[in-house]
Amino acid sequence: MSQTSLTRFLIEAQRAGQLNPELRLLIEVVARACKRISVAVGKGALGGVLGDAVAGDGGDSINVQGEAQKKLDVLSNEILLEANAWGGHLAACASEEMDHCQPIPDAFPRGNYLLVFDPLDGSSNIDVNVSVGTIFSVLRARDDGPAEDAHFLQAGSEQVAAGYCIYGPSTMLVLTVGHGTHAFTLDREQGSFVLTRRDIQVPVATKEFAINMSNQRHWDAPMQAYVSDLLAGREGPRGKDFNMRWVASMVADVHRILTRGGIFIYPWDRKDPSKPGKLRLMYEANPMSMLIEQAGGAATDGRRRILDIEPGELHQRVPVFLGSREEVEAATRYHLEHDARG
Ligand SMILES: O=P(O)(O)OC[C@H]1O[C@](O)(COP(=O)(O)O)[C@@H](O)[C@@H]1O
Ligand SMILES: [Mg+2]
Ligand SMILES: [Mg+2]
Repeated sequence: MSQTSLTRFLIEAQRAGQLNPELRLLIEVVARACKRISVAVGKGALGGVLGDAVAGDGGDSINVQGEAQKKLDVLSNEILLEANAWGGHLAACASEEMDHCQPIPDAFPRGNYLLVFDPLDGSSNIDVNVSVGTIFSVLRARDDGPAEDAHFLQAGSEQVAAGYCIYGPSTMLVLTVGHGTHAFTLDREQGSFVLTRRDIQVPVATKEFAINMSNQRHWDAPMQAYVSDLLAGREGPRGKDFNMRWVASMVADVHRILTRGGIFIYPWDRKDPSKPGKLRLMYEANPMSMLIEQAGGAATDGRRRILDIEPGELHQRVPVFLGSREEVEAATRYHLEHDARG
């Protein structure tokens, strides 16, 4: 049996009425940009891409989140912007690394979609040679004038495609256009993504959770109760022993969950009570939630479905609980029952 390339997969999906030619070509552009990022990540110290980015004044380069940018954050952002400017399928791009969206310049052809991305997820892992990735989400553009930030403020359920590319021991693109979640592995010799897992299904139940435990003292009561019951193991109310993993690259943690199940949690915490969470709704939580739901899993903010949240701003943050359906439902129940008790 011959291999199914990403191109062939997308053409077949188009023939099946799952996406139109413009969206197909847009995904191909994003996949090509990810290949370029994969090459840059793979060069590591040899490519001069490790370390912090430097601002024009010689100081630290800081993004809109107030976080220091790595050289690879900036480079990956530029690669995605440049590839898509020429693509002709977008009205605008928005990114973790840019304060506001960037409409496609007048000199370039304008398309009917909006692309929002986290160009390099897991930045703290770049310099230690641990898996990082790119996360992206595609929304429909509006046709009432030039694209602006407000046009991106659509609930995650409006996404027409979502995916990530993980730069690990192998480079993999994981994609949904709303008809299942599928994984493609980069054949480095051929330079093409090859379908290696069709219709991924996240196991319904799990014995593995992913959380940054160092934040425990800052969590609220339902989180404390939920995790303490996990840690109580077989003798506790959950009646089973749980294992824990935390890569600190959302792409890597979600990839593991898509592969063998689990629950990924980044809850609200008291470290900075003004922030509703650490992760960003538009380019981390929404695309990952669509991928997980399309694979039979669930994703909530502890109380409601993430994909139903109406965003109020481009860089909005949100608590995230996603993965194996029964475990996400259990974690959500702890929060809802706590609220009901008052
Ligand atoms: O360092 P912490 O607090 O454990 O946070 C890790 C989380 O932060 C993130 O790195 C945020 O992503 P960025 O690298 O794109 O800012 C997630 O990938 C990851 O899950
Ligand atoms: Mg990120
Ligand atoms: Mg990032």
